[in-house]
Amino acid sequence: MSAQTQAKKQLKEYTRDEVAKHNKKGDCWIIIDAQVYNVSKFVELHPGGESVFYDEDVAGQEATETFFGLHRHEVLLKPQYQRLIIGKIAGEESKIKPLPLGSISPVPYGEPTWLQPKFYTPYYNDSHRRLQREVRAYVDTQIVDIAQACEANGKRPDLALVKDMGAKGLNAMRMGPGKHLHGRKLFADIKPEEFDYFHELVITQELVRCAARGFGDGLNGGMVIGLPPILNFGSDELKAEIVEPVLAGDKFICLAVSEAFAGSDVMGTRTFAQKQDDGSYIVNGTKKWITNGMFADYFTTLAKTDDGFAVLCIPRTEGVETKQIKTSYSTTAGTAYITFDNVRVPAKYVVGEDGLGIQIVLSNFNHERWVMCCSTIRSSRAVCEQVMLWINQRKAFGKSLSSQAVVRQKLGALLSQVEAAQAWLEVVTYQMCKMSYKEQSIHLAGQVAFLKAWSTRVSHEVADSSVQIFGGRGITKSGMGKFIEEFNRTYKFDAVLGGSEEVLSDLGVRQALRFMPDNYKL
Ligand code: HEM
Repeated sequence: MSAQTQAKKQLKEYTRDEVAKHNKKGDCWIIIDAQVYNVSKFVELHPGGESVFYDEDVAGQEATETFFGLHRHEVLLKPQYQRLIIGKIAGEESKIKPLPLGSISPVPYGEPTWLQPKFYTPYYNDSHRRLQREVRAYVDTQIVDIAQACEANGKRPDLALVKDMGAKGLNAMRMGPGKHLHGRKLFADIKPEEFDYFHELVITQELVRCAARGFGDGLNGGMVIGLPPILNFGSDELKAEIVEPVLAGDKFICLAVSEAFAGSDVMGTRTFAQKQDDGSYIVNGTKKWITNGMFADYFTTLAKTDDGFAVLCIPRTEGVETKQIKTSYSTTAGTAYITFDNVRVPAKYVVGEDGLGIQIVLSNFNHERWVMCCSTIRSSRAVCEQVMLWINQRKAFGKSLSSQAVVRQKLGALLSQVEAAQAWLEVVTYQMCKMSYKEQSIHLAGQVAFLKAWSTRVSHEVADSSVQIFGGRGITKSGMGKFIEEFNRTYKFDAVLGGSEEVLSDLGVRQALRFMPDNYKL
């Protein structure tokens, strides 16, 4: 017999009439989910006040519905509140259970269709399913608590976690398919040669379930966008120095492109790298909003040169300074303002060729934007799941919120958009699996640009309507709407970083115009 079953067995049984006698100050019991709580002393400590317990519908009474209209279930699960349980109602059993860690949400639309029972998919096979199960279990048991703690205290993500992800092959898998996986033991025993963009999508979408946007970027977001130029264009010498230590979690890297002077318009970059006679460069300039910059050992930096632009992977060395920028998400992301003052960078740190800097940075953008689509679409779904739960358990104007047509209409619009976004994402991902990297840059740059711009418009709708449905709780950092508040504070990151919505919509149309037939007219 498990300890839990034994504890249940030992609970004293009461009738509802017996509980009803304890209905006053100094002697107050309530029933929540068939369990009897003695709150006589707790009332004075209750964050929601003492008087609420003395209502005639609460003291000595069934308070399940009232409780779940005001609190998240996690409140009841805390040990200090579990201690208030003195018994159970005779002949009744508790029904409300937290989901076992690692499990699939039973809430309709709480998961992408391919994970819902009874739905079919042309895209995902057994290895994707195995990966999903194992990453979910890993996230739920190893990451969520750290994510929530770091999001709150602003400290950088735990090194032990990053190293563990490195040892398990997860850091390498987050870089997508490619040669860097060859010969490597991967998480969930995925064979390196079968790893595709759907595997990467699974990892990205599972990681964002932590609902801690700053931590999500803090957890090696810099690697995801800063390492590809080295992998794709770096010399063997550069790769030998950087790739393995970064994938192992021993060293950290970030992408340093945007500046106070230039965001989406990368051509406006002012940081200058002056070539010296010995082939080295002296770099001067600044970079802004650099994710992981605070703790990066290497900065994959776009700089102007006499030959146009170059990408230099600048090690943290004399003349490099990083200052924390406080953005609307947590400082756990390590977002930095960087100054390069006469930094001497040896020639071996030039990535690819001097003069090809813009092409190198642009070639990275498709993948970076697609990763952002994966995460923002999955985060929007997680918010919809919170809304579903809320409207099902909250009453207003004497009726359940779910019985109000206006609420259902708003939610219907959100669910449709999230479903459509995921479906489009999967179509694009399928194309990525079939096309070479070069074909992707020709045929998918526009699609990915549109998808990202549209995904963040969907996030915008989700943020807006969810807060309207949650009301004040949607703008409160703790309590029932805490994830709605977090989403509202952070969803704009994806709408701005990696190309703003406006720039991307324009890019998509310009890409399409390039392929207009000149022998076909209206
Ligand atoms: C064992 C029973 C209870 C426990 C352990 C408990 C615990 C808590 C805690 C920890 C909070 C603050 C965190 C949060 O906002 O979620 C809170 C808030 C609150 N509680 Fe309770 N509570 C209990 C029962 C009740 C009952 C029966 C009522 C109503 C009759 C109630 C009314 C409230 C209210 C109004 C708030 C403020 C909520 C808000 O600001 O949105 N609580 N409670």
